[in-house]
Amino acid sequence: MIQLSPSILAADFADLGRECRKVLDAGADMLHIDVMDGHFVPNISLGVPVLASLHKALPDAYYDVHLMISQPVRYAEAFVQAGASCITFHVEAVEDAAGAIKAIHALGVGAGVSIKPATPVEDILPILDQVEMVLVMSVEPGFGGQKFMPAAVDKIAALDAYRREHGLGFRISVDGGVNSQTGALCTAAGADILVAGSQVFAAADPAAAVAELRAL
Ligand SMILES: O=C(CO)[C@H](O)[C@H](O)COP(=O)(O)O
Repeated sequence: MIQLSPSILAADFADLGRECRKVLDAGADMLHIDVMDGHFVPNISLGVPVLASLHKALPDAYYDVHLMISQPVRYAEAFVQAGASCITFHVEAVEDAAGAIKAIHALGVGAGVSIKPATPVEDILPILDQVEMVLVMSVEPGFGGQKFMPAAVDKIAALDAYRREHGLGFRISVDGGVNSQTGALCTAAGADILVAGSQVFAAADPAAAVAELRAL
């Protein structure tokens, strides 16, 4: 079953609660919360108070929190207290990825690891038996609305082959430039979760955009 995680980066932040409710009502499975610190990536987005407010307004939603920050372990607990359902960190941001996963699990939530376009899948093979999710970046993290990088499809296929070969259960998510064409390539390669920002929130009819992606 393909799941859809709309990225709130492309939402109207002045109307965030209503925008999120709309995509959830339209069938989105979760909300992708893009956290950027202006250090790990060259942009600043939102932080703990925004998630806490969203969680208060929409307590039953699943919050898929993507930390594009330099010190993910330091801030993971605050995001979990604010309502994060799972925490994804970047392998490029930590020295001890296994330690980061343990720290996230100790908070009682699922752990995901993300790789930038230049990071090979081989870099995360030793920790794939410890995570619930791998997030493949199909754009350089930092900004929404970029063009999908097709090399992500090969990474998804390699991860899918690896999990089958080793009997692992992590889910494969893909983030950046996902639309109905690029999303179809990703799901055919083995992706389970599509993260889409502009395609959903910038659409004239977000509900129709969710339905189109969910049907892939
Ligand atoms: O993590 C991100 C950027 O760093 C965003 O989630 C991603 O770019 C999604 O936006 P879009 O679908 O508009 O490309």
